[in-house]
Amino acid sequence: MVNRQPLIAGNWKLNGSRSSVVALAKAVAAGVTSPVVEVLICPTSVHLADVLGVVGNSPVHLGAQNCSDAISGAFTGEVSAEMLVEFGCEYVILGHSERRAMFHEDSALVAAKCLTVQKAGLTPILCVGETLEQREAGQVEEVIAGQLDALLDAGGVDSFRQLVVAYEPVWAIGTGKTASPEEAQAVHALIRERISSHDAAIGEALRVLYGGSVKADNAASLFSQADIDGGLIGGAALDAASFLAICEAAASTVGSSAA
Ligand SMILES: O=C[C@H](O)COP(=O)(O)O
Repeated sequence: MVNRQPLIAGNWKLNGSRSSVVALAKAVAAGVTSPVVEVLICPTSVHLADVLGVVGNSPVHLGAQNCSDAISGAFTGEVSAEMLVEFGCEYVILGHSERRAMFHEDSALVAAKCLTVQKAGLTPILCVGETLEQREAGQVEEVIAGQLDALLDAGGVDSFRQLVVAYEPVWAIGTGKTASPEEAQAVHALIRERISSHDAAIGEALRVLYGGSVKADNAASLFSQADIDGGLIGGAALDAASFLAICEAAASTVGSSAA
């Protein structure tokens, strides 16, 4: 059995000022003590340099929230993978439901972005998830499969080697409604099975995070599920104490998964 190191990723979304993100990054870096959990923070792109100055020599990893699928050229407003690497990023969140819904990113574009950032050495965090309407229509498996298959079609199963999947039910993001540990586990198992059906070793090693109203008080029950390998945290990542408590919850579940 592969030991998957838990990853707790804070998605700071469109929040903060230069001074507040530096303060938040300092508090997170000072509070990360356990080496068993990988901790990642993802500020806005304009805050990367300031945050890198804080976490550059700490165990905290740095990531971005989006990236262009283009390498360079006439793409006004875009940021490239190589630029993110220069600013210390190791990860980039791609295909978040907010980008799919508000910025019309489809699964083919998200897949292209994944392949582009991997070539630059970054690890994509590929977000997938269904809306409430899709869940109520019994389409969860079909929706998730379609989102994964776009990358399987574009890059093959090898594109899941250097990649993290984040399952974020859209109805649970920022709403206070969390999928129950059993509901989340069922979808995580589907995700792993889909990749494992192409390559068992890649599927077994793939880290699958849960996102959607994760808080300090529900984190341990989610992370103790067999196929939940950490979390993509939104609102609670903006408060250092809450985020660190979620990291501690992940550390407490290492070695005690329901597998
Ligand atoms: O990327 C993070 C997710 O959208 C979850 O956000 P949330 O924890 O505020 O629900």
